[in-house]
Amino acid sequence: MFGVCHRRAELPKAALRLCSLHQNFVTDVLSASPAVENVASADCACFEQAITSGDRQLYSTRSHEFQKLVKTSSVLGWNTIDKWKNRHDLLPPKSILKKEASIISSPSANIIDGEAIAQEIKLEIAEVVEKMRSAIGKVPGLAVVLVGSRRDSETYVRRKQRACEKVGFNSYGVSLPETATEEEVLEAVRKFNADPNVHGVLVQLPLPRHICEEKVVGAVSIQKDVDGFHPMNVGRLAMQGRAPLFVSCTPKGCIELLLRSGVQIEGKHAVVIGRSNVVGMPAALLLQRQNATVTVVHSHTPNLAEVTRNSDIVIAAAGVPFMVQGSWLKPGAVVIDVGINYIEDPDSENGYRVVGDVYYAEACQVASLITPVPGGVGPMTIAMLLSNTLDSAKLAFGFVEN
Ligand SMILES: Nc1nc2c(c(=O)[nH]1)N[C@@H](CN(C=O)c1ccc(C(=O)N[C@@H](CCC(=O)O)C(=O)O)cc1)CN2
Repeated sequence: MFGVCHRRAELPKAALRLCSLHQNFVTDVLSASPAVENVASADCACFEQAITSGDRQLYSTRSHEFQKLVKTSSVLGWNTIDKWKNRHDLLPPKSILKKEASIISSPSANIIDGEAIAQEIKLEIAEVVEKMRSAIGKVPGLAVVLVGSRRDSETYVRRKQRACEKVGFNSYGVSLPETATEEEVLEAVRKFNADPNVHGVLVQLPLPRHICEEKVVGAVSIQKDVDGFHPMNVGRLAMQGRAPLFVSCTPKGCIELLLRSGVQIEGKHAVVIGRSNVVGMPAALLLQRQNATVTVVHSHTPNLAEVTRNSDIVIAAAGVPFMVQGSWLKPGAVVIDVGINYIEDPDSENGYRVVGDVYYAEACQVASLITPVPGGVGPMTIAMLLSNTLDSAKLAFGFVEN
C-alpha cells in the first residue's frame, strides 16, 4: 500500500490524466467492437479504484493492463482505434510510482511483474496465431473439463477461456456436475482426445474426491497434455536425454520469469521449498535442466532456514502463508513465490486477501529480485498453458514459423 489513501481530488495530476486517457481509450474500443468482452479487464472503474485506493500493486497492474490492451488491440486488428498506437504518454507516470515506492519502505528488491510478462507472452502468441490463421486458415484449440462448482476452479476456467479468446484460440469446454461419475469424466476426456480441432485437453484440478485424479490425468492423450501432468511427460522431464512433449504450466512459468528477468540459473544454488507433483518436483527438475544445483526441502527437512539462506534462487511452493522470512534469505537472492494462500483480512472489501509463502515485506528488503502475490507466478500459469497449446497445434499442423 502507499500508506496513504488518496481521494480523487487529491490525486497527482499525472494520475488524473491517465484516468481520463484510459476512459477515452475504453470508450473508443467499445464503440469499435462492443462485443469484445476482454475490454472488461481494462475497466475504467477498476483502474480509477486502483489509483484512488492507494493500492500500489493494483495500480501498477492496471496501468500495465491498459498499455498492453492498446498493443493487443492493434495485434487483433481493431483498426478503428489506430490512433491509440504508439502513444508513449500512456506509460504509467514514473514520478508516482517512485513516490509510492519510497512510502512503502524503500524495498531493495526489484519486483518481477508476472502480470506484465504474461501479457507480453500472450501478445507474442497472438501474433503467431495470426500468422497461422493467414497461412493455413487454422488456429489452436483448447478444451477444458470442469467437474463440480468450486468457485476458484470456475474462475480459473473462465480466465483460461477468456485468455484463449484474447489470443485467437478456439476454446471448448464441458462442465460436469459434482456428482458426475469417473466414467463420465473419462468419456469427456476421450471425446476431446479424438477431436482434431482440439490441440490441448485439460481437466481442472482438484477433482471431487470420488474421482481418481491419477486415472483421469493418465487418460489425457500425451500429445494433447498441455498441463504436462501425464506420467509419461513427467517421467521424460526427469530423465537425462529425454524431452517431455509438455511441461506443467506453473513451474514452467517460474523458469520463464527467471529467464525473462535476466537471471543466470546455470551454476547457481537453488532451493525448492515443497515437493508436490504439480509444482515443487517439476520446478526442481527444470532448474536442474538449466544446470543449477538444486536442493528440495519439505516439512521433514531440518534446518529449513539455513538451507534456504545458502541459496541464490528460492522457489517457495509450500502452501504455507508467510513461511519464508527475510532472515531465511541470502542477501541478493532471487525469490519466486508460488504460494496462493487466502487469509482473513477484515480491512479488505471481501474480508480476505491472497498472500504468498514468502513474507514479502521482509523478503523485499533482502532479495535482489522477487515476485509478488498476486501478480507474480499466478498469471504465468495461464500464459504457459497457451504457449503449450500453441506448441501442440504447431506440431499437429506441421506449422513452422518463418
Ligand atoms: N488442470 C489444472 N488445474 C489447476 C492448475 C493447473 O495448472 N492445471 N493450477 C491451479 C489453478 N490455476 C489454473 O488452473 C491458477 C491458479 C492461480 C492463478 C492466478 O493467476 N492467481 C493469482 C492470484 C489468485 C487470484 O487472484 O485468484 C496470482 O497469483 O496473481 C491462475 C491459475 C490449480 N488447478
